[in-house]
Amino acid sequence: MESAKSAQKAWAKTPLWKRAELLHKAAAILKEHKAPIAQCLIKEIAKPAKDSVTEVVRSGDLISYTAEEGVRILGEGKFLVSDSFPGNDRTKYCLTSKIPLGVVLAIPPFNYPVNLAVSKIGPALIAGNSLVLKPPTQGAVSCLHMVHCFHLAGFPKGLISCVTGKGSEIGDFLTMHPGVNCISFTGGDTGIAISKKAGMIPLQMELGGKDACIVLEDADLDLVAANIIKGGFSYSGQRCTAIKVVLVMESVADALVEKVKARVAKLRVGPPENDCDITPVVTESSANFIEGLVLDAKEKGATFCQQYKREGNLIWPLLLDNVRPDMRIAWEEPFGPILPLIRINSVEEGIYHCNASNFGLQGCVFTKDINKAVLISDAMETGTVQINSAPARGPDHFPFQGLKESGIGSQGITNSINMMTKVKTTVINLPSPSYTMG
Ligand SMILES: NC(=O)C1=CN([C@@H]2O[C@H](COP(=O)(O)OP(=O)(O)OC[C@H]3O[C@@H](n4cnc5c(N)ncnc54)[C@H](OP(=O)(O)O)[C@@H]3O)[C@@H](O)[C@H]2O)C=CC1
Ligand SMILES: O=C(O)[C@H](O)COP(=O)(O)O
Repeated sequence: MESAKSAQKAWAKTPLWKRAELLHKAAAILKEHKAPIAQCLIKEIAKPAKDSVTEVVRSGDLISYTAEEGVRILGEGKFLVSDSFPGNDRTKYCLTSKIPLGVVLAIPPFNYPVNLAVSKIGPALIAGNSLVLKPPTQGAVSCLHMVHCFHLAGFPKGLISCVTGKGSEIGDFLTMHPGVNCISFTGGDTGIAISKKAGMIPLQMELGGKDACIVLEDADLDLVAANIIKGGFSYSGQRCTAIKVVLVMESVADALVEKVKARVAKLRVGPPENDCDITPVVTESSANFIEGLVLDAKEKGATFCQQYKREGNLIWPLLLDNVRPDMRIAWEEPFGPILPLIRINSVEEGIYHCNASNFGLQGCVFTKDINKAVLISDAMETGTVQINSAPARGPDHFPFQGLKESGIGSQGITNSINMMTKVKTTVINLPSPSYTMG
């Protein structure tokens, strides 16, 4: 913490173009090392091989974009004059600029240890902050290698520290440390606890979700089925933006279920090294939790579209039809390859279910009627609604935010840079009013 504090003082005096230059360099080095870092992701978090490489490349692109965006938005300030406010002459010139906050504590989750770390590191650094990264325990090795790329790029010593250790053991020390000036956290309920313990500092919290997929009668069902597979099952459902409940109009439900079943049958289940679609979930406790949801749904009469199968942490993809609101899976986030489908008789019923959730991250609606889609999007209490596509955080410069228990603040490159700065103003007071050309 001390070295982060002193390194930040010097870093804030480093010209913006130089900060950007170093970030571009780090991005290039990270991309050069995409293969070994992807190997770490495969081994640590069982991310399929191709997705692991994509995560590293996407992270390099994110860093470069952050450098470019930072140069633009941090290079600009505001100039205000006083006579626009009643009762004032033009005697005050107000200059505003964005200044760093100090030490940013970044805590990413296991599922995107590299990408969700750089989405915090990049904005923090370009804005002149220093960084303490607490990587997820599963994903820590990938994070250490990623941070090493920043060190190879020549960032000053002490500016970026990576502090490994279990969150349950070292978390409170870090999040309650008086030297921390901002916390950017992505993860589960832990974020709610952190926001209660943290001091009076800006918080960026991206937490869980129960993203609903509303399907209307006129939807292109092949498109919906393809998006349900991508949205519900990629990385075995371990994405905050995964489709976590399908709300489909009864009249097209049978047809949709058949199409999804056909695609589920084609998913390859197995080790991440073989680039299988469905790989083992991250821990045994996670697999046990998922199984608990499945057994609850079975007991309460859900229709199993596939046989439930589990070997260790590997769970076969499962679509549960005829899910009802009394089942846990209707509300809880499995973070696994299990997808509930609820049949609805009206759009209002779908919106009601979506809004009754304590989460409000993203949602999606499928229809050919753009006017209806916009009305539904407005009615859904979520940070983002995707029309005719599955929820997604990317592209990484899009704003990304959750309502209710899904988070505080907004991510995305521009919003994160702004969030990691404070506005500073300097007011020039003139002895007498001065009007241009006056
Ligand atoms: N909205 C979003 O953008 C995203 C949300 N998520 C959500 O995250 C959850 C799954 O990710 P998971 O990694 O298991 O989430 P956790 O909340 O368990 O962990 C997230 C991070 O917090 C750390 N942590 C744990 N306890 C503490 C503590 N007391 N103080 C400080 N840090 C702590 C973890 O470290 P350690 O690993 O050592 O425990 C990890 O680095 C899901 O609910 C998912 O929806 C995930 C990705 C994106
Ligand atoms: O943690 C997650 O689930 C990610 O933020 C999802 O990112 P993506 O939607 O771009 O895959």
